[in-house]
Amino acid sequence: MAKFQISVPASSANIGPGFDVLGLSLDYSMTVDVETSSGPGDFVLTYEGDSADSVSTKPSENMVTQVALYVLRCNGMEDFPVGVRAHVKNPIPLGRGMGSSASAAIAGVMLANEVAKLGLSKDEMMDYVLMLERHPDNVMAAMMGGLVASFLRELSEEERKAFEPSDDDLLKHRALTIPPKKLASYFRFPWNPDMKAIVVIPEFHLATSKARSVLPQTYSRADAIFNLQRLVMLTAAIGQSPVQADVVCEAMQDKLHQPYRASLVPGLTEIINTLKPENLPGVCGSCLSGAGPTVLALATANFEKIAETMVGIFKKNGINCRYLVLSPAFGGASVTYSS
Ligand SMILES: Nc1ncnc2c1ncn2[C@@H]1O[C@H](COP(=O)(O)OP(=O)(O)O)[C@@H](O)[C@H]1O
Ligand SMILES: N[C@@H](CCOP(=O)(O)O)C(=O)O
Repeated sequence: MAKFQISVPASSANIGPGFDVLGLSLDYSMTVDVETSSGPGDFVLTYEGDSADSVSTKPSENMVTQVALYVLRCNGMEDFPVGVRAHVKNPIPLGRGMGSSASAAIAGVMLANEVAKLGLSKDEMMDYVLMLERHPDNVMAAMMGGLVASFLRELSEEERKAFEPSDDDLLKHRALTIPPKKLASYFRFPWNPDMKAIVVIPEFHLATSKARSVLPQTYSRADAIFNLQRLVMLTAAIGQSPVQADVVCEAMQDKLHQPYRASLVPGLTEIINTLKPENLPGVCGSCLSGAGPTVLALATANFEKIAETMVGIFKKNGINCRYLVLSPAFGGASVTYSS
């Protein structure tokens, strides 16, 4: 018999030039309150929060439990070893570019780790998470916390085969593919304590898979260098105090994903072109949050005025939205036992 809570923060990935590299965890978290029985029993899942009317609570259909069952299968178990009651409380908007699927995948791996007493470290759990989210930016930020850059190591031919099954194969068709080990490495960057993340969240959904499908397979050398230059500068400039807002703003520009996704997020380009330090005191810059449609602005003051400016531009494009002013979740994902 045990009682514990899993907490996993939302994330804003890419931060402009850091496509599939950079991610920021946000102090806006989903929680899973778990009670286990002393012996075998049913799995009872309940859910409250975003999209509650469409999220299935059948363990075989819910992403959190599907991921947990995948991890158990990889460790020789066909089902949860004891009875489980799990209540998910999820404010992270689904399909909006705030890492909801990243957080759900992490929650599922942590659930399996605790219920089956697998003893996996966060680094070891990341190997399982990366089987579901093949880009490390959002999941590494949500798991480890803060402003985080990460990469996947080169895979052998054998290891590449492990990545062949799709999410559906792994989650719905119960394919058994043990993840390669030590898949990713990460680094956490300093964060200016005055810096806040303003997220403006449109009402409409944009599936990450759809937003990735519009991207080109190849890029020009000029565009690659454009992003490389800015990514390095951005990761250094964000931690400076006082911050050089003009440097952060230029460093948040991107050529690899935002230009191709702009048509999917009406108002994005105007927001990015408007949110300049010379126009709006306190703002450092803005970008698409993850695969969108949420837009992220970084600022050290004047938060409400900046947010209202972004909301106004979306409204002008016929899009209703809400905003949050958040700080990074520096601790990342966590498990807390109450008994
Ligand atoms: N807490 C959750 N419980 C169940 N499924 C979830 C949860 N969070 C995300 N999902 C699944 O992930 C999908 C959204 O993933 P994705 O398109 O990558 O958008 P996001 O930018 O929110 O990560 C949802 O439609 C749902 O299928
Ligand atoms: N680098 C990815 C990040 C997706 O983040 P999400 O929160 O939208 O799932 C991408 O831009 O496709």
